[in-house]
Amino acid sequence: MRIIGTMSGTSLDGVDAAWVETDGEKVAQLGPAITVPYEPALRRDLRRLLELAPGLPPDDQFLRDCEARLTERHAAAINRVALDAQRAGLPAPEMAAFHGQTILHRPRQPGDAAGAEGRTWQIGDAAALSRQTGLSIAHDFRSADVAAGGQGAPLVPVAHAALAHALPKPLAVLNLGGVGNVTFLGSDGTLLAFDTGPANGPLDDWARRSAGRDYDRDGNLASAGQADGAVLGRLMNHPFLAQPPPKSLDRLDFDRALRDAGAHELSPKDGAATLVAFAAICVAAAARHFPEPPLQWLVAGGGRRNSAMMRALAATLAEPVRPVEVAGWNGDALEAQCFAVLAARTARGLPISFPGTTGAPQPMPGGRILGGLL
Ligand SMILES: Nc1ncnc2c1ncn2[C@@H]1O[C@H](COP(=O)(O)OP(=O)(O)OP(=O)(O)O)[C@@H](O)[C@H]1O
Ligand SMILES: CC(=O)N[C@H]1[C@@H]2OC[C@@H](O2)[C@@H](O)[C@@H]1O[C@H](C)C(=O)O
Repeated sequence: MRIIGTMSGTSLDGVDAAWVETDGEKVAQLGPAITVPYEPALRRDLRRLLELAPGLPPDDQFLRDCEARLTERHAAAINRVALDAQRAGLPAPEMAAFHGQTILHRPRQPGDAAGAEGRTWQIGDAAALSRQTGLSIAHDFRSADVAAGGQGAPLVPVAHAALAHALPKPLAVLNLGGVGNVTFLGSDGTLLAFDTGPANGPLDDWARRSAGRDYDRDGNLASAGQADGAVLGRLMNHPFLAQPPPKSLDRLDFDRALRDAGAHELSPKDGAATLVAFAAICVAAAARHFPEPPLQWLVAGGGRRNSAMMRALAATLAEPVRPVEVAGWNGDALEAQCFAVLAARTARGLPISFPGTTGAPQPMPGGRILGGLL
């Protein structure tokens, strides 16, 4: 199938879209990919939605308005990639994968009462996207897993496994978006994946609040500062780090812990250095849950462009840390490509989540397809 995958991640910075030819098990061809950045007003409104989400009814007007604008940006991205693919002589897409924008993620957690239900909420109007692109839309990838007691995230691991089939194992693929997530691919075929902890999300918030920047470009602020040992000492005791997988995070899950640890009282540069150091500590803590050490870490997502983050990872992890580009992958497009693979799996009824990834009770199909022949 030819599918344009999309991902609008927790950083709220824009939507990535990528053309992929895949049967959901193998990736036959990777085509053009782009990122359509969100304008500041949409970023701001989405950020506000994260805060409001727990109390919002699904028909809230502000939410519907954000959803319509978000969906339009996705249509623009998909239509642009379809055009780029056509110009490159590639066949027209048959479907688009629409992850939507997560505004709330609160799956079942240890300590929840028996029978308590988890919740995950991605906004996005699949019917409007189908009209605006003329494509079938695979969407709603997470809710079946959460309803079955899984974490609903991360979902990209099975696609990482498909892309990495020829790479030496054991291998760790680390995505540093707003939140960090890792996929461990074992030499015996083990697929283990979970969220590591906060990555760029709190750093973006800090850069904005303390220095008036959208994000810490190239890690300049963090590189000029010193990580605060006392704050890190308090953060390291956060129970999430030692908690065995499966586990996943909401974009805001660490905000309170960071404030309580005193991270917000530091100077702009020391605060940034501390948040970077903590993101790396979370990744090192994640590695303690692996059954064997990986040969290397391949890093995707915007965090790989933060040189302070890459240095902190190299200093904290025992194995080589490299951007995914060393394997010939595109670290900006990877999540969108993975969702294209997931959409193909949805179309074929193949599982997209597993006991080792989301903690689903068994391998589970997921996602729904709208407006198609499939
Ligand atoms: N040149 C750069 N220097 C430093 N950081 C950068 C750079 N470019 C991007 N980033 C960081 O990466 C973030 C975007 O990363 P990415 O697009 O991978 O996240 P996402 O897909 O929204 O999140 P998630 O993977 O959690 O869903 C930005 O918010 C910024 O913090
Ligand atoms: C609920 C949700 O949207 N989670 C995202 C988020 O962004 C990174 C991390 O947290 C990961 O668990 C997930 O995205 C990836 C792409 C996934 O589901 O595989």
